[in-house]
Amino acid sequence: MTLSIVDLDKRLGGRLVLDAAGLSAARGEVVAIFGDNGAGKSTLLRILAGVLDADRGHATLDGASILGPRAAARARVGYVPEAADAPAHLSPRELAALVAALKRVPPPDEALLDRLGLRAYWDRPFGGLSLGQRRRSCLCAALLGDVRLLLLDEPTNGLDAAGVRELAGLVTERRAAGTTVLVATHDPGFAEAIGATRVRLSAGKLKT
Ligand SMILES: Nc1ncnc2c1ncn2[C@@H]1O[C@H](COP(=O)(O)OP(=O)(O)OP(=O)(O)O)[C@@H](O)[C@H]1O
Repeated sequence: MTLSIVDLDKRLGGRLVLDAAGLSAARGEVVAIFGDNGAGKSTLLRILAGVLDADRGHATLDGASILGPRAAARARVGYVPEAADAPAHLSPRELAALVAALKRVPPPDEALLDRLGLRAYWDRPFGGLSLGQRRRSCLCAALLGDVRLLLLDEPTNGLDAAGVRELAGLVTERRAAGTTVLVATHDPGFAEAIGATRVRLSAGKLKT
């Protein structure tokens, strides 16, 4: 298995949001995580992205840990948060440059900019962009480098119909190239479009 999540616990606001949560996913597998509002889907993705610490447990990608900001495989993980936010004064170009520098990889190529339709607002500050424009910009940054695990939190929120189709196409391409994708979503149609395995987060556990 490429991705292995074992016994993750996370307590927030006095509640055990993740309770020995576990999941395995193969190279090129797409997993859609369903669950009620507040079930802990975003919490799980934030932990896997290294922006929130788990209380217990571990997660590895090809055997290397991804937990914590200095984890061995951190540069192999791409993450688009639910709010698709970035500091308001940064432009999509600057966000991409920052992520590229952190990951020590080249900035996005022209083909990716065209693919995601970013040129019209590439140099405008994030603070003045729509949710869909921010989401496309964050997706660009998340795809930089040799990403083996892509984490997408409610990725169809704020996207127009063409954007949803493009995203489905992009996920399908990435999975064919061997990237494992975890998607937190409330959208069964999108999960079907990307050929996802469905799991449900409930009472802190991931169930198939
Ligand atoms: N910083 C925090 N402090 C306290 N509780 C928090 C914090 N962040 C999240 N929570 C709580 O943790 C639980 C899980 O939240 P999370 O955002 O992970 O759920 P979700 O499944 O992504 O929900 P949704 O479908 O509404 O996006 C919720 O009960 C939420 O109120």
